[in-house]
Amino acid sequence: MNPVLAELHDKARAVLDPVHYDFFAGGVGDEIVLADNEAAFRRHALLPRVLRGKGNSAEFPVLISPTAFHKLAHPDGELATARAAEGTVLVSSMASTVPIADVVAAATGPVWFQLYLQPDPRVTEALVRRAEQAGCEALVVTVDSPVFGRHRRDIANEFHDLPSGLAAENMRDLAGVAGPRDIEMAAFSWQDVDRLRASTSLPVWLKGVLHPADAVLAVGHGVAGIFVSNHGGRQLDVVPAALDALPAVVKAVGGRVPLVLDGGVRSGGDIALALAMGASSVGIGRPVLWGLAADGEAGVHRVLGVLRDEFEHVLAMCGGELSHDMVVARC
Ligand SMILES: Cc1cc2nc3c(=O)[nH]c(=O)nc-3n(C[C@H](O)[C@H](O)[C@H](O)COP(=O)(O)O)c2cc1C
Ligand SMILES: CC(C)CC(=O)C(=O)O
Repeated sequence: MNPVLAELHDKARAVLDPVHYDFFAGGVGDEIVLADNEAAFRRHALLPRVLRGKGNSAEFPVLISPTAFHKLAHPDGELATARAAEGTVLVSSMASTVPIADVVAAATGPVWFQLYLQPDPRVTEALVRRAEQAGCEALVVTVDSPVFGRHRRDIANEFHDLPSGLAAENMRDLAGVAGPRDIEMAAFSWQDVDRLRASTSLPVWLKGVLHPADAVLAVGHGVAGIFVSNHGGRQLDVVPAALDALPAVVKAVGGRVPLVLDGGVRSGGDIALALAMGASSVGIGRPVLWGLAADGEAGVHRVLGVLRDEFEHVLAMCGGELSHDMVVARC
């Protein structure tokens, strides 16, 4: 691992309350998927093409994936993350500890709002209005969470509530409850996606799709794009690594909408592999949390800087182009 990312992770582990470290680091069940998300990148290799000049210089194809409760990591919370993002799309969690309007105000680049549809449609509606009024540029509906994942570390640590003074700020004052309300997980259907799309002019993405048939349905229901994601190994511990789920989704979608690969991305090489396998960009979760815990805004900034620098270096080594024929199994 890049020594800067390793240093930030070590520092985060050292400064965080161990219960909060476990919340950030942990996964569901035996944490098989958590480990496999990273291991999957090690099972693939890139065959660079040569003598192609410098090729294209790509944009930095990285988004900050939504993660909850940034004030558990650093007192500045999501404000620090937003300031550090600098043009990188920040997908702000519905479970942020700073209200979405303040996140957008602190950001220098685009902010998208991650949404868990709520059983009371008035709550969902109010959250969508809140995101629109704040100036968010897209909605990302997380669809891999009909129920909460069972995180053994949190259960063992009896971590159920935020410390006093912290709250999911977007959940206040919704549909007649002064709040903050609890975020509820519930099962929804494609009709709910249609209803959401009809209720807003914002582009609607889905996050947490693994089955190619669902990706095809998502395209049919007019989504703007899809996060191929297993929620960083936090929902179901029998699913494939996100990278292993990607090729079938790429094939099924056939370029009709952009695909974000999220889960286990830790280096510029990982970014390049995901792109070569057909992702339009990648999302990163935990590395941002480690940077934030270690050094607030500056720490997140360093994480993004390292990934950007490594990605550009790998791309230069590959003649500026990444395509599917360049990916082979690492025997
Ligand atoms: C501590 C933590 C909190 C998360 N909170 C959310 C969330 O509120 N909404 C959501 O859609 N995904 C959430 N995720 C999942 C991330 O968006 C993302 O899918 C995952 O972290 C990517 O994997 P990575 O951490 O290996 O990069 C969370 C992940 C972590 C680690
Ligand atoms: C508030 C939670 C539901 C956040 C989440 O999605 C997670 O911890 O993985």
